[in-house]
Amino acid sequence: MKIKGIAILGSTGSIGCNTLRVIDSLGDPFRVVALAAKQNAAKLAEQVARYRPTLVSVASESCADDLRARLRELGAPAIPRIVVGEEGLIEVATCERASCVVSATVGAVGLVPTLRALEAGKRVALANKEALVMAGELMTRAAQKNGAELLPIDSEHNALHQCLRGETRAEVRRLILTASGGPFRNCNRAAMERATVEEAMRHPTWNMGAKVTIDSATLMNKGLEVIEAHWLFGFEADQISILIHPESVVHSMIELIDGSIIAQMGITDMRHAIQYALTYPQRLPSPLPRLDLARIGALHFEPPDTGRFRCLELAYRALRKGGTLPAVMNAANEEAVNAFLAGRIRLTDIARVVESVMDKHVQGPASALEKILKADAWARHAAASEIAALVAERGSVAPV
Ligand SMILES: NC(=O)C1=CN([C@@H]2O[C@H](COP(=O)(O)OP(=O)(O)OC[C@H]3O[C@@H](n4cnc5c(N)ncnc54)[C@H](OP(=O)(O)O)[C@@H]3O)[C@@H](O)[C@H]2O)C=CC1
Ligand SMILES: CC(=O)[C@@H](O)[C@H](O)COP(=O)(O)O
Ligand SMILES: [Mn+2]
Repeated sequence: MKIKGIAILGSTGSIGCNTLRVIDSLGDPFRVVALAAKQNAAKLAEQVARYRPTLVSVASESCADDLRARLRELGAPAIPRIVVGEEGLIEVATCERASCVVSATVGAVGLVPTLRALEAGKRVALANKEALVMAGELMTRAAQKNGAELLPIDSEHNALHQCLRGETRAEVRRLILTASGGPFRNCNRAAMERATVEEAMRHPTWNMGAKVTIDSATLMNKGLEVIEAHWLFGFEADQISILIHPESVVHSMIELIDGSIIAQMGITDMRHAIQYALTYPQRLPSPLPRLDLARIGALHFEPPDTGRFRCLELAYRALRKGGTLPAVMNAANEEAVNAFLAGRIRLTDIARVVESVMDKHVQGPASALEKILKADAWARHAAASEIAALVAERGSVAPV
């Protein structure tokens, strides 16, 4: 195999660290050539000392100074070129030595760098679903135009990609995304109103970063994933369904026109999906434990409760209406999740904030980047007002 240079956006996060573990186990010919993070200089310094990328990006000049100091402390033999801010992320995403970019920052900050990687014709292994939700049309167009590959890391989409490999588009009736149901699957509305950050962070099956874990608790994660599936695989909202599956063993399924269902199963470890995206179309051995169905014994499935989990309805609405509405939904959700994590609003306020911002939005086309970024900025401002109003109405915090 030819040497594959890998750039990782979000290397210090959950997906970023798992990507480095996959690269460790694959060995040659995978080389880490560029890394980007925000501010975790301690972890980034360890990664730089170990993998020796030639280019590194952090959020600010003070983080860059911190990183340099830590590298000197670690006795790193060479200090890489350190770039900063959004421009730094873009440099890493378009780094000439990288043929594959793992897009694993969290949230809208990943959009422009990921788009630039596609425009540069790279293979993009995509975890950052928010980018595709915001700008699916632009990203898929950029991939097509520049011969770039967009391979999903998100477990459901990675599963769908595997299921779809042997089928033609006309043979597939619908996509079925599985969802764990999150920590509040069996809780009533009152318990959800009272949910603490600690409870919401207790995901039943996956160990992930904070934002996606809270999205799983509200089921907004599944809503974002419905939109992600639309852009990745070209299915309309009516052809994408959600099925609650508490064990998260079946990562997703496709239903064919003859009624057959094809599922992809595996353990709940993202290294499988990451390895698939790095080595595709080849499959290589993995050191991970095997799925032991006999030990698991039974798998369960149930329909989602759209009454308690309002974010599902909001995401389908955003997908059907299209234009800038998905970007607005995403931005309002990011702001509301941050406010929940900061103890300012309740878990159940997240859907309220998102819906209220979506209702106020005057939608436009999402065919130009500036329009999407403008809608994103508008939605953050609108969400901040909604959050401030909730805080003023209730006093400082949230859960009662
Ligand atoms: N974790 C998982 O198993 C899964 C994650 N995903 C998706 O993957 C993405 C990443 O998730 P996850 O790894 O859990 O997130 P984490 O919160 O664990 O990591 C986020 C990463 O992004 C970096 N980052 C955050 N903000 C910026 C910024 N402004 N500039 C540069 N870098 C930034 C962080 O750097 P720093 O550490 O310095 O703050 C960190 O490296 C999300 O979109 C998520 O939805 C999808 C499926 C599964
Ligand atoms: C691992 C992964 O892909 C996450 O997006 C996961 O799907 C979250 O679990 P939920 O099914 O609870 O949303
Ligand atoms: Mn997922």
